[in-house]
Amino acid sequence: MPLSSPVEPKAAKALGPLPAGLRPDGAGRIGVMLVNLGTPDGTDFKPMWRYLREFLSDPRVIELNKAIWYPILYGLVLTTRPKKSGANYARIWNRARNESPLRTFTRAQGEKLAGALGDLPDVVVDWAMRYGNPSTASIAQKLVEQGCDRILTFPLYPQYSATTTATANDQLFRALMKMRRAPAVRSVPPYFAEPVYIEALAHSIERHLAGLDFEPEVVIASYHGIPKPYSDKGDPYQAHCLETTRLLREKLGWDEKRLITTFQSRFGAQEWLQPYTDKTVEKLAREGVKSIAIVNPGFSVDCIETLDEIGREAAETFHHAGGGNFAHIPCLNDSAEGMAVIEAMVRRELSGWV
Ligand SMILES: C=CC1=C(C)c2cc3[nH]c(cc4nc(cc5[nH]c(cc1n2)c(C)c5CCC(=O)O)C(CCC(=O)O)=C4C)c(C)c3C=C
Ligand SMILES: [Fe+2]
Ligand SMILES: [Fe+2]
Repeated sequence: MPLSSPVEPKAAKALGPLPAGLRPDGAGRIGVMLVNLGTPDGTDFKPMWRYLREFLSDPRVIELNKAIWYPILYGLVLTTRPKKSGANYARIWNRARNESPLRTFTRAQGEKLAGALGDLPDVVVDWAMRYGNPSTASIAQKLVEQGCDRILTFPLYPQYSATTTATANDQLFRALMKMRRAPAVRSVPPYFAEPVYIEALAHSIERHLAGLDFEPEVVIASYHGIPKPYSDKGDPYQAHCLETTRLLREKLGWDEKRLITTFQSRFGAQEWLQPYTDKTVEKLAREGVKSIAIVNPGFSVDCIETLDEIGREAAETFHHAGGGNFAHIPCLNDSAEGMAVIEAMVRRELSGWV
């Protein structure tokens, strides 16, 4: 007797149509879930506190021992940062929808993807956050209630990091732990070197530069940083970022002086990946570079870190250090180029399911 004996087609036929509860995988619907980092529900102290607490209590994000980290988190970070960060969020807040741009753009991506996948009637598209709302658990539950026995989750990070991609996947499985009948899960892999992504970035950069009344001497590809020890211990994030920039350079036909890589958004006292964006911007201005542009290839949508930290803070740093023209190139967001990337990745990862 062979180890695995496939069900004879004839025998299966003799059983007749299976009752709903016994249908094998492939009989139900498929949920596609776009997952982004998360964002506060408001800019006041309380919603900021809630968001930062959830985010900064994640052991994938802060690897310190809880006995050391929690007194710092509750005694220092959560008493000061909600107010300071809330003021920054207030500057970029989408007042029409009363939400942050990250949520507005992620929703738009979800809605456009649903439209683009209209030819796949069994596919249901939704979007969720790792921290805050709509929560990963609530959307996973919603998809299951809509008849999905399979979920394709898409952590919207081109470059893998345990601090982002892995924790987004953890959170989905955490939600499934509470379900007696959990769906099958696939996760879209990092896409830092996918031609469709590199082409989208290159086109977007070329289009935005063509609309400027100056030509930047240097373009900075600025990625969110991670603490250097995480990288030293094996997080491949830095290598993924450097590869994205290299491929982008190749696509644009630029040299290593025209397109450089930096890392932004440092948090806490330890060393993060270098070179730092703010220090580089200052140095370039002091060295006499008069015009720069910054692009954020690692962010799938514009958010506090791109709109405020780059669009406002880095611009100020450049000007104060003697620089002149400054441009911030928007993220791919829900642009046609950005949606082409998301749709291509999703269609590829759905193969065999549709
Ligand atoms: C140790 C702290 C942090 C790590 C590690 C980290 C990694 C990381 N983050 C992103 C993407 C985003 N981060 C955003 C905001 C943000 N990040 C941190 C801290 C760490 N991030 C904080 C405290 C905050 C909140 C804002 C603030 O108080 O400064 C956002 C924007 C969210 C929004 O609502 O707009 C994004 C996106 C990546 C890609 C990454 C590692 C690769
Ligand atoms: Fe971050
Ligand atoms: Fe920041």
